[in-house]
Amino acid sequence: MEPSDLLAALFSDESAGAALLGEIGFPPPSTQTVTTVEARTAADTLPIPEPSETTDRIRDRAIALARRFGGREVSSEHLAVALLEIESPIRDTANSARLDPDTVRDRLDESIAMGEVVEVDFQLDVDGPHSPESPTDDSISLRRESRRTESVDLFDPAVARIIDATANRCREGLRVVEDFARFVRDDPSATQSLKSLRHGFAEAMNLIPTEWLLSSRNTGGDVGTSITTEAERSRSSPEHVAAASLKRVQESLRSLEEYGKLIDPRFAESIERLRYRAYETEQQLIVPTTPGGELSAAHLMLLLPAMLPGRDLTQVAMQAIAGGVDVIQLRDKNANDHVLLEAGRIFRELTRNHGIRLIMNDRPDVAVAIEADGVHLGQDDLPIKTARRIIGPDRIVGTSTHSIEQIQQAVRDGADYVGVGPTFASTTKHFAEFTGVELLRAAGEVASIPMFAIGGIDAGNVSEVAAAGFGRVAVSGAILNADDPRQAAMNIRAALDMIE
Ligand SMILES: Cc1ncc(COP(=O)(O)OP(=O)(O)O)c(N)n1
Ligand SMILES: Cc1nc(C(=O)O)sc1CCOP(=O)(O)O
Ligand SMILES: [Mg+2]
Repeated sequence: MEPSDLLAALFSDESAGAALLGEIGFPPPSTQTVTTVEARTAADTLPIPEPSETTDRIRDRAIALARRFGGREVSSEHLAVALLEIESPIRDTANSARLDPDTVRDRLDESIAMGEVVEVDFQLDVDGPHSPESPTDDSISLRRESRRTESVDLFDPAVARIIDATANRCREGLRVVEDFARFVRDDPSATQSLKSLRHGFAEAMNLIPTEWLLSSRNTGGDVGTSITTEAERSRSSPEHVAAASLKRVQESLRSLEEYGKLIDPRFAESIERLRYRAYETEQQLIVPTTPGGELSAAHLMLLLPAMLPGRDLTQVAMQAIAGGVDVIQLRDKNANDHVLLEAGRIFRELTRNHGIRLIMNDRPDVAVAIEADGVHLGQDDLPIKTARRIIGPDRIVGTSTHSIEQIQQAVRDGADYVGVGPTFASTTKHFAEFTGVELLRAAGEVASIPMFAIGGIDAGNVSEVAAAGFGRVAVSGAILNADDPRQAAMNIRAALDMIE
């Protein structure tokens, strides 16, 4: 038996491996070869050729791949990868078809990890002596039968639909987050954790009979496919996309865990473990543990009170985030500590889900309690060094400045950012004097840390701020009191985005 026979067998069997090769543009072998292999596998009378040294290597490599992905059975995809890796004429065909080997590998890896497994029978004996690369477990086999058919009819089809739809959601979400880790964060460690999470998920899904899931599939009749909320449609940044996807992954895992208990406790336990890993990944990726300096990517800070009669602040915050707000500061000079804590926890969850920062005004102790990313201190509040002792080295500290000297002092004191103002008359806080855009113009010369212009800034005057060289602003009334907070935020963001 030659590698070309294996390739022909993959195609003659209409296997998932062949489907993948076809999908990525790999040309099928000639009809004659395929027909011969079909005839051989169909008729017991025809002799099966002896495996060659190369097919042995391909077999061993396929087994090793199956092992790497945690499977106990070798699928046609494993064989397809092994063929592409080992057999040079096949590799050459791939090259001449301009197939980038990485793309091929990635797509095949993905398919294997997603558990799109179809077994085929190539009459290969994998129970014989193994090369050093091959696993020693003889139970790995190449076979045609579908797995676990025995339990297919035992469960409620509605549960199968839940598991099937939720698993797809989970897989898609994991892919989105993995792309974020890889291409946006450029973080090899997070990319690796996500890849391993994806493979772990595929392994857990192997415990569920595939044909049972497929037989229940009914996308056209699924009422959920046509329901999309406004929040689902709008995303403000790659972080937001990743955070929302990770949230969806966590929710999917929770649902799989609960419904999985109806099917197989081992499945539910595996999913539970993956759910905890997804939480760890979230901490690693979405809210880095060292937030200092992280405000450099932020442009629009929204100051929100803990409560405002007649206004749903969660809605305001969500709409504002959709419009481009990328930091929320909880600032409430009247709320008692219970109210601050409650609002802080809600804002924390919201900002974390959207991958943006949360700053607590005035109160380092509350900043720690609500797990905020940092604290904002005015000239009359606790000194920066004292606050750092409370919040630790990894949180952000910002401070208010009203002159060039104060900006320079803030930099010396180790502030991570400064607020510079008051720029214009404010409806939120009363000022007798304003530093205006003059201070903004001068500030650009003296500070290298992020600076947020503040005080009475709205869509009408933000261009003056931008013209003074400021690409960052902190705003309250213009967004909080707007009929359409999203639009208000977008209008301000549009002017800021002209800078940098
Ligand atoms: C970004 C930003 N800049 C300035 C302030 C004002 O802080 P402070 O002077 O302490 O006044 P209060 O906000 O506490 O009234 C801020 N909060 N944020
Ligand atoms: C709280 C605060 N501090 C300022 C300062 O200049 O230090 S200006 C200000 C009010 C910001 O709200 P609005 O955008 O509604 O004017
Ligand atoms: Mg203050």
